[in-house]
Amino acid sequence: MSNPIIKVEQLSCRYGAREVFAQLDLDAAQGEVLALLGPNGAGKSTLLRCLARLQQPQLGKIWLNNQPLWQIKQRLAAQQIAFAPQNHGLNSDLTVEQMLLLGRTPHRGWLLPMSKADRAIVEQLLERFNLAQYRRQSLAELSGGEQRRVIIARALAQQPSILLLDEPTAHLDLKYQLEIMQLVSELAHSDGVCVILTLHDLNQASLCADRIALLAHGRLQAVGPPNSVLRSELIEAAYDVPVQLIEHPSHGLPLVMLQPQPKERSWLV
Ligand SMILES: Nc1ncnc2c1ncn2[C@@H]1O[C@H](COP(=O)(O)OP(=O)(O)OP(=O)(O)O)[C@@H](O)[C@H]1O
Repeated sequence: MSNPIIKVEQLSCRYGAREVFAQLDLDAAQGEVLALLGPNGAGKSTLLRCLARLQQPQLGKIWLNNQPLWQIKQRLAAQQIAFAPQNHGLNSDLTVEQMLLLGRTPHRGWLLPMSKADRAIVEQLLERFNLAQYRRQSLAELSGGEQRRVIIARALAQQPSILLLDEPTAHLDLKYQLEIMQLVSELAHSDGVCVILTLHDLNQASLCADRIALLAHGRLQAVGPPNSVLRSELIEAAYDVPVQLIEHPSHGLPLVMLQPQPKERSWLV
């Protein structure tokens, strides 16, 4: 890629003696949606945490705008990179509104009062994510889907150039899944944000990602547009399940169907 905003070179991560992945090379550009796919435990969240500067890799380098990520001041990095984890602060007593205001911290410092602009950004996000009615409720009082929307909205309150989303569609009903996919596309393609997200639904990745990176067995198996990565031999090797690929009837994009074998199909008869 000619001008990536973020780039990893020969990244390796381990927990104790257990290697999660190694020799990983990957980059992403502004205005791009990059989906990280791979089976449970492949290291997708670990990679996002490295990109979010929450976890230092054992080997390799991460570059943000051609600067080593770990040499950038934390606040400056936080102004550029926002991370929406899978289940952050769900037991928090903070209200929804307070959570979103926290997202403004990198832009104003801990001790400065909220500006009108900060409040306006939070109000917009409360409306955009249909959360205004919950503004004075704590996160613990919300449903799984409502919590996901708060976590994503908080990341957006940071107005980042790079948005890292860990399973943003988990726990969401179909309507909100589609909204998140549309939001991701709009953020990348209209606002120029680089969106890197992990997904378990391969078909969502096909529909919303410009490129897909498939992580499995400790290595990056493939990177490229959906039709070059969502191929049956790659998916079967990564997930160890039989699949069949079909074409989306209106978009022509690949869709992955499970292909149960006869002994696995007893629940279908
Ligand atoms: N803090 C930790 N300490 C020890 N091992 C960890 C830790 N966090 C993750 N792991 C292990 O590292 C591996 C990769 O975990 P990670 O959460 O990055 O995978 P993932 O691809 O996001 O998985 P999933 O799809 O299930 O969310 C797993 O085997 C996991 O058990």
